Amino acid sequence: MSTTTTALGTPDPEEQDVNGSNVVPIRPATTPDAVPANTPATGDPYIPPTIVEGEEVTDHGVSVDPPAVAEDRSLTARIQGAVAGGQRPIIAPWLRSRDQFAATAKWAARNAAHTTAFHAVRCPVYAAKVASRSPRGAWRLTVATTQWVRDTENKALRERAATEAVIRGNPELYLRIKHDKPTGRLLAVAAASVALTAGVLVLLGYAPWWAQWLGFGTIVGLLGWLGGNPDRPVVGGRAVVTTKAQKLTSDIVVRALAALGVAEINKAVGKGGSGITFPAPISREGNGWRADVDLPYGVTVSDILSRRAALASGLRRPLGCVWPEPAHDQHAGRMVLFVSDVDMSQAKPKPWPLARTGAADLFKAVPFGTDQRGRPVGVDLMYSNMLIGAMPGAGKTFALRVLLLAAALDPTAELRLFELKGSGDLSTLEPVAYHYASGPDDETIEQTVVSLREVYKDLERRAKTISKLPRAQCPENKVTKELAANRKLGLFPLVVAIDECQELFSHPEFGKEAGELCTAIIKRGRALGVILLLATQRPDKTSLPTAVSANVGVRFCLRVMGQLENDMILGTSMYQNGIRATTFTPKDKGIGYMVGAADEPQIARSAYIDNPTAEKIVLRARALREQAGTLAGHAIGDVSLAEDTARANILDDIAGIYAAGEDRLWSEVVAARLAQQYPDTYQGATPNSIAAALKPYGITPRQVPMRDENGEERNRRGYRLDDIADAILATRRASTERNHAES
Ligand SMILES: Nc1ncnc2c1ncn2[C@@H]1O[C@H](COP(=O)(O)OP(=O)(O)OP(=O)(O)O)[C@@H](O)[C@H]1O
Repeated sequence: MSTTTTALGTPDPEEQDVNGSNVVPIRPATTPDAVPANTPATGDPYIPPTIVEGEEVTDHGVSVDPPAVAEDRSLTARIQGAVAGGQRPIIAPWLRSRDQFAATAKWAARNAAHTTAFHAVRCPVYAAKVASRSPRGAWRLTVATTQWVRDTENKALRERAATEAVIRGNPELYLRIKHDKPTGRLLAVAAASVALTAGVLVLLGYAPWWAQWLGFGTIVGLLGWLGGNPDRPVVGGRAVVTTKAQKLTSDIVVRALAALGVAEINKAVGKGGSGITFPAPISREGNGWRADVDLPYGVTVSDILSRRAALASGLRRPLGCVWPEPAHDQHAGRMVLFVSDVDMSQAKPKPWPLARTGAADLFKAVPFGTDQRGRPVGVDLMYSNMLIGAMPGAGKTFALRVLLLAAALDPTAELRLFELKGSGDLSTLEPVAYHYASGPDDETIEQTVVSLREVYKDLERRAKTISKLPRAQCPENKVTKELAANRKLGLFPLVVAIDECQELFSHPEFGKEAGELCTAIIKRGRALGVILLLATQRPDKTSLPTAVSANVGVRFCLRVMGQLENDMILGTSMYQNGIRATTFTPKDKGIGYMVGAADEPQIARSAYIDNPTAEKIVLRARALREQAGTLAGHAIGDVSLAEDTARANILDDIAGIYAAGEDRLWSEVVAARLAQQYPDTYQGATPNSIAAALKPYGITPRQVPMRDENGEERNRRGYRLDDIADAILATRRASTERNHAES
């Protein structure tokens, strides 16, 4: 394999040429002899790159290891070598991807536009410079014409010939030479002068003003050109020298790596070191530069990842532009360094592919966002679960909403959405949600637990359904697209999303149960078509059970403050391996590390979908569901989070437990009487569960004065019969209106 090697002789980077690319074109060296033997350059700060084929090189460019390739240079060995080393793509990657092609073309067009504008603005200066040189041009023209007319070039020759004619005694020749004057030239110049004067007069007398100016400009321009100085060109300044999109060169990369303070790199770039090699030329890719780097022996890409900020400093680029990553199919020391022109947080977000049209299929990866190179990032939600974590305001809810919008656009999927902050961040999805609750209160948390219990119970039913299916229909004992499509089987994708889940897991009453339910759902639900999406801003042990964080498949970590939170979300040792969401800054909204969606951790920026766009997407999703006949639950006005269908009639049930003459009851009495009267439905009911079930009807418990068993009047939370009756009437009215509207 051919390699390009660059080594620094001394640590003084200023002495290197950092503007020109130092990726030397790969040239073949058929035998080791073909390698030029550079002598050690003492005091020379930079040892020029040396190219060797299949050999190790020292900083002197001389092979020291046995020529491994020379031992077996058969075609097979070369092919094997090429396969192992990886072949450079025939067509550059940016030409194969539409997006990257567009980005590169855009960059080129922007560059051209910038250069044009740069020079256009300076046109008056250029014109003045040319005009100021025109007198000198006129003088030069006059001198040159006179010399040509007088044939001064040949004057000396003619005089010598005349002298020789006299010496030889040839008067005829002498006279011919003496009278042989280039009179034709004088006539030609006279004719040209007359024509020029006539042209100028015609121009001044008859031509429109613009032609006069054009003629004048042309004459001045030509004279200015003739009066020019090659050492001082008119167009002097370079249009594109800004550091903003500075060209990435091997020198710059090596200089930055050498400044990281990694001992092995220092050794490699120091005198006698093996240098840092570039297996492919640095190239333009999408909206930035890509450098493939072979780090020195013993240095891994993780070592560089953990020093991203220092690397950015060495490259003199903003942190959000510098993205080192491992080359997935290569050794641990092969790094792909992408240096984008624009900070990732400042780059114009790409539109979400499903924003305007299309449906989603949860059995395929759904579009989530883009990576640092602008390539699409998708997430496979089926057979997986996801944890999103970050500090407040980093973009968790937006990221969660992108996935939920995708799930909404799969009409077979059932959505159970709980947003425990109470800000209504997921309210745009209400029209397609089977269960929806929003709030920071106990009732919302209880509704979440009630829904999770239901999902947990459903796991058993799903498992039984799958186990009864013939092997041929379900060979891997898990839900498939075909099985999910058969509505009768009830194996449709079930998506449960809990935003700000720390409120749930740290709840004194329901936290423990919620943790157990979520752990079970994560472990067993995967194969059964149940997808749990959790988002939290407090990833610690009390707020996120370890069993939950340990079993989640896909993790997305936006900006966090410390190693603990980083590893709690992304997994143990991620921080140590250089996957550090702590390096994100407050302006890196929506940008995070994604682990588990692909083989290697990725940088991803979630698609930016604002509320009005989300509302339009939800309208489309609802229409898809109406067509498929899958609109159910909260989406069609069933606002109850009952554990079974009977509790949909909780208002009627409660109305039935008031004895004659009673107009109010305390909550615990209501719970006890319901459990007694309808044990199948209300077994284990508590004042909180009753409150949660009544909340969707707009009823909340309030202080009601009553006498206790000792006859003493007390104030406790409870319900007045009037409120229950009003709610029953309102529900019936709403139901009648809906029926009318539907018919
Ligand atoms: N992908 C994105 N691109 C650009 N801006 C984004 C992106 N995602 C989020 N933001 C911005 O970040 C802000 C905060 O996002 P979001 O509400 O999702 O944060 P959060 O982490 O859920 O905050 P909290 O924990 O307080 O709820 C949004 O108002 C939005 O303007």
